[in-house]
Amino acid sequence: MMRVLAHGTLVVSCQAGPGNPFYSPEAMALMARAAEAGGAGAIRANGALDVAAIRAVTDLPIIGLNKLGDPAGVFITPTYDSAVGVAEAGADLIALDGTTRPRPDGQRLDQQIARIHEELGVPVLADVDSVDAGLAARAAGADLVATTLSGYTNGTPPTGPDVELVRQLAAKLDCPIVAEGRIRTPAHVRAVCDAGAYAVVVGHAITNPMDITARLVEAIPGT
Ligand SMILES: CC(=O)N[C@H](C=O)[C@@H](O)[C@H](O)[C@H](O)COP(=O)(O)O
Repeated sequence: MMRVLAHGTLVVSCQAGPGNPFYSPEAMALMARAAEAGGAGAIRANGALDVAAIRAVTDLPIIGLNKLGDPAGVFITPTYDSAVGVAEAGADLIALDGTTRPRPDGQRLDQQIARIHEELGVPVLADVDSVDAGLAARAAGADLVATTLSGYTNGTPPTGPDVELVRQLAAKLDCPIVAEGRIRTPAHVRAVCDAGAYAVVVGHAITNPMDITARLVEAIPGT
């Protein structure tokens, strides 16, 4: 079954890592069901186990990825091999690092994307950090480009989404632009849509209760 990411979709990123009480495929499947009940049009998920658990409970399109290695480096589906299990588990698209940084296996981005297309038969979403990386990723064969890594490849990320990067990518690229990263409020969603986003991914603001709690605790005077 071919599931396509539709224009105007809110994608909910259901991810939890070690140290998060929700770190389990079962918990991520519940998150995905809750997201779908709330109107999400697609799910983004990490790792073959989570993707399989989510695939079992929803027919929504799943953007699959596989975080491997050091988060300071190329770690979102860094190699072709890391994409295989995620695709086999039922992901409809593969998200991968689309920055211009060297990849851990020495392959070029275009080589990784071509293999995913040819051997796994799924489209590729390139997570980029800049306009130049977006242009290069599209030239390398990415089907969609997302702003996921803006703010995470040098220095401390700003608080809000990178609306300007969405705008510039939408103006320069002939493929769908996905807005992702630090989108927390309806105003953020509207801003990235107005800037030309094809779809919007929200993670922590929906699926990370620790982060939501901490932000509200910080608002209590004297803390
Ligand atoms: C930078 C990085 O590793 N981003 C990851 C990509 O899959 C996830 O940890 C984010 O939660 C996701 O991009 C959604 O963003 P936010 O949780 O800010 O809405």
